[in-house]
Amino acid sequence: MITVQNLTKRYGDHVAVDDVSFVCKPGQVTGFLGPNGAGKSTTMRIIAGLTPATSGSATVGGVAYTDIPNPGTEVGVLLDASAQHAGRTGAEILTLSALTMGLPRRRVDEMLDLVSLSPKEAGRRVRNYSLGMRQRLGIANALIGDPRILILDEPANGLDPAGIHWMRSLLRDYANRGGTVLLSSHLLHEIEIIADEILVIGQGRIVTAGTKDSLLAGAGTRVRSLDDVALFDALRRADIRTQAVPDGGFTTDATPEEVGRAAAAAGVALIELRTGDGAQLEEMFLQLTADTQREQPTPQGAL
Ligand SMILES: Nc1ncnc2c1ncn2[C@@H]1O[C@H](COP(=O)(O)OP(=O)(O)OP(=O)(O)O)[C@@H](O)[C@H]1O
Repeated sequence: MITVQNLTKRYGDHVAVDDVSFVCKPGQVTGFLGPNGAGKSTTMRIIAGLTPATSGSATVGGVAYTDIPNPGTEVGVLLDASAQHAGRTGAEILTLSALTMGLPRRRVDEMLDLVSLSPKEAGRRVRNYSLGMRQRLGIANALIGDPRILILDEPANGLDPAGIHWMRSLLRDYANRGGTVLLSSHLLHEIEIIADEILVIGQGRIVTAGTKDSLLAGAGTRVRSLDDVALFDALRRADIRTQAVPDGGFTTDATPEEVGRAAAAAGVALIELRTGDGAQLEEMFLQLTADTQREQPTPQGAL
């Protein structure tokens, strides 16, 4: 369990983390989503004992990270995959971690195997690693002590689609065995693929939090029929507001059940009825964090 309570971090006048509170539960992957500069890394660095908080508290497994005697065996941390010593090989980095934590050497080979780094790659210096290989090595390093809690800052950065799929399976399996995962990203679709719970942060504040399913439910319903004119009428009669979608059909704020019932009552045959897609969630994410975006979208027609 990770518990963050009223955490605030100020750098001079700038409030990087502003009264943030949340809990990450065992058995769940919690996605920490926010645009650049929102405060994700700062929050994670405070949890991992690398940056002191201005006020508030953060505990892992009930204690402050810095009070854990052999922290790598309790909490696995990957904050910056490129922060590894570039002159060391992947195998050397893992061996040093194993020695520091008092682990048997065989853990090194087990971890290399787990993250699919071949013996040849493990023998190469990290300066010659791709970003995806560094992330794999970082994940191996975070997991080597067999911790119950994982804190990963942008771990999908640099991974190809197959790598993201691999990481998702790895974290799913880890959470299913009772592990707690906090993972950050500035990309909604990565969080959507991997997380059970989502925390959205903007300008240092948590702007929304909940299960992925509940946030997706807030994304409305996508519906399409063989006769969209009849469908539009049916939905209007049921007081369901619609928005036309360019490739046919509508999105609505109502639930799929309400939309399905309205269509059935009017005898309209549907060819698509589902919870709103990522595009709507993306829109919600952009709206929720609009004040914190550096690049405001230019209104159409404006120069
Ligand atoms: N050591 C520091 N000194 C001054 N300001 C800092 C420091 N570290 C972070 N900040 C500021 O705090 C804010 C939050 O930064 P943080 O790195 O936590 O954001 P983030 O959500 O992780 O962003 P990104 O997705 O770009 O990594 C930013 O405005 C950043 O400039």
